[in-house]
Amino acid sequence: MTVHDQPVAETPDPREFGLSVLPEHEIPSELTALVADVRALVDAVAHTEAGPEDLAEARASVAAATERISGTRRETGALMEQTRPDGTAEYGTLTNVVSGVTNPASPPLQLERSGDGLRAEITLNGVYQGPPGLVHGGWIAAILDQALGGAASAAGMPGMTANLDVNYRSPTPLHAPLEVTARVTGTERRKVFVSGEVRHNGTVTAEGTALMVRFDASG
Ligand SMILES: CCCCCCCCCCCCCCCC(=O)SCCNC(=O)CCNC(=O)[C@H](O)C(C)(C)COP(=O)(O)OP(=O)(O)OC[C@H]1O[C@@H](n2cnc3c(N)ncnc32)[C@H](O)[C@@H]1OP(=O)(O)O
Repeated sequence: MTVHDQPVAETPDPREFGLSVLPEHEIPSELTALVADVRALVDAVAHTEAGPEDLAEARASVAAATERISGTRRETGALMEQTRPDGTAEYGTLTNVVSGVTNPASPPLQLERSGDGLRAEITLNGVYQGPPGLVHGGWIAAILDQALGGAASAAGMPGMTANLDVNYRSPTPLHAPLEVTARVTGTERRKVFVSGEVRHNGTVTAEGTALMVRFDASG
């Protein structure tokens, strides 16, 4: 296995793989604001103790809003293009369930380059609950998968997760700041080895390793 010590490479242009790409600046600010409002709505619905009358009225309002915006739909699988501070392009799936900016189901996880990989800070609310007061283990795995895949992509080697191993070291609390880190640890042909952690107050609550298999540009 080759230890990955290359400088950060440019991510391949997804258009070369036949994928559609939307530049971030073309996403209306009204849409990102609506996404934030819907996240708040989901949390409110999950925890409300409102009475039947208020619930019925809220339901009618939600149905009207859904009707209002359902006329046209963006293509599933569209990617968003962001420009990094150094001028290079970065891509992510627009409706990715972990980090998609237009997906209200995403927390969202916003990864940034840091040191030898990626880093994010995130606080998860009760929508992501598993055991009482704690983050669902499946969501922890999803967050690690995204961070690990993102690290491979940020190193110029986007691909698919072939294998993901997660060890849960201590309970991950809701409503508390978490730090997520990930990096590439090695490469072998199309295989990209990655590792990452979730921390609360500096203590590792979960750690993961994954094998990403790079997209085959040869078709
Ligand atoms: C272009 C720009 C796009 C930009 C985009 C940006 C996105 C930037 C953010 C991304 C962040 C996403 C983070 C979420 C990532 C997901 O959630 S991905 C979704 C979950 N994963 C899947 O659905 C994958 C399903 N599996 C597959 O499609 C195929 O099995 C795979 C993984 C693509 C591999 O198939 P393949 O391409 O035919 O490769 P194959 O020749 O079989 O294997 C290649 C090598 O890997 C090894 N291998 C394959 N599978 C395994 C395994 N399970 N265990 C061990 N070794 C394995 C093989 O033995 C072989 O090794 P070597 O012979 O080289 O030693």
